[in-house]
Amino acid sequence: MTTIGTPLSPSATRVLLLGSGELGKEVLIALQRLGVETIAVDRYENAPGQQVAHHARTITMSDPAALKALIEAERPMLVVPEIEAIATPMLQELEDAGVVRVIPTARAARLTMDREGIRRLAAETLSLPTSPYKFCDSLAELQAAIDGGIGYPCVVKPVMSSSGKGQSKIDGPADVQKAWDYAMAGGRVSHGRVIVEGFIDFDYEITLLTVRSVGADGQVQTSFCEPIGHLQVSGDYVESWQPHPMSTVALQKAQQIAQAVTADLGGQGLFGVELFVKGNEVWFSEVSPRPHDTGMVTMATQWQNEFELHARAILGLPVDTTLKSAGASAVIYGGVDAKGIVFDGVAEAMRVPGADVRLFGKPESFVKRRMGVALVHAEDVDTARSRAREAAACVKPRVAG
Ligand SMILES: Nc1ncnc2c1ncn2[C@@H]1O[C@H](COP(=O)(O)OP(=O)(O)OP(=O)(O)O)[C@@H](O)[C@H]1O
Ligand SMILES: NCC(=O)N[C@@H]1O[C@H](COP(=O)([O-])[O-])[C@@H](O)[C@H]1O
Ligand SMILES: [Mg+2]
Repeated sequence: MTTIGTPLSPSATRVLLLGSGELGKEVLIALQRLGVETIAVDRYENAPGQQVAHHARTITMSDPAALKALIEAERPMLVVPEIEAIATPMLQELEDAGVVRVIPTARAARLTMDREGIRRLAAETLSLPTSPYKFCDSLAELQAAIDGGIGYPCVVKPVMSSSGKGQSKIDGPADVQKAWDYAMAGGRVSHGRVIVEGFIDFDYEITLLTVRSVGADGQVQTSFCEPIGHLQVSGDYVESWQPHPMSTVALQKAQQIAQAVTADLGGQGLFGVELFVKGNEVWFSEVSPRPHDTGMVTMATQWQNEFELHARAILGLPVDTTLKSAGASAVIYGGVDAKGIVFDGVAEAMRVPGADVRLFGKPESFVKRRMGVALVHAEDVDTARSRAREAAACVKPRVAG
């Protein structure tokens, strides 16, 4: 049974988010609406989620001692990882000792922070179809892996990175050194190890949002959202839309893969299962045990968006994954390197039929930092996509003054 207390009182239901970017901000808003007391943690001050939570804390989340001290001081009912770069072995230790419950589980957070953990689980333990891959610790090993069977083209990624950081495609021998150097500069937390994957020439890629929530019988059940199609540039998402049409066979395979990987990771919450599709063939790519950036589109398309679904599922509340309307999202990048920037053109963006805009409130902009998103609902996905692009293009970030 789920009981929720009163925030800022001894009965409060307290939830701590590790990472408070744009995705965490929306989870925090969803939790606030349910009367949960929230603690937003990030590596820098005034992170988006810190601006809406009851409490804000700034620590180095990859530092096990700092993480332990914070969790022991706050004693939240739930710890909700929002990014990969966290000292997950410490989360495991605290969960094992019964100090906290980690969402969905400490093991899921640990396995997915490192591409090696989740890839070996999916391909070797669960026998799910994936691209061919090898892990390498040096340029020489990378070259040997490519020559030994991965071949060209292939994709190199630091084992710990996200949003395409440090990732590049290798088309031939001349690109190998460059890709290695780029991966070394772009990895988070631990440097020196990469995954090289054979390039999958897919027709399209989707995120299958998958929710593990508690049913009326008290058992964990799995539900799926409609597939989200998306477009990635340099490994980072620029556009997403829902629903993405799929053949019955491909959708069934996608759901089977998502079911298998989320059941193994366990716990309660929403997962973003990333899949490549060619005809009726489906490959598992990776999974986020938390809301997914491409899933921001659900703020325009679902009765309960992915953040509300996560908040409800982790609290043991029922969920509804049904679609409300077709829709699309398009990313608004910073375009400039500056602090305290301003955004022109928001009204123009909102005049595009069916459009809405979210500005995340990040204190510092970078040329390629995601600062906002345009959301559109429309009669069909094609219309929604072009309107979302149009709305996003109306918003013009610039240096203040
Ligand atoms: N083996 C591959 N074959 C073809 N395309 C790939 C392959 N691996 C990655 N990509 C492309 O690069 C994108 C980003 O890859 P991936 O999801 O592994 O990176 P990421 O840094 O974890 O991104 P995010 O954190 O945004 O999910 C994929 O969505 C896909 O478009
Ligand atoms: N693909 C993962 C992803 O989109 N994560 C989202 O980006 C934030 C970090 O943004 P930043 O790098 O601009 O600080 C994270 O906190 C999370 O909300
Ligand atoms: Mg990805």
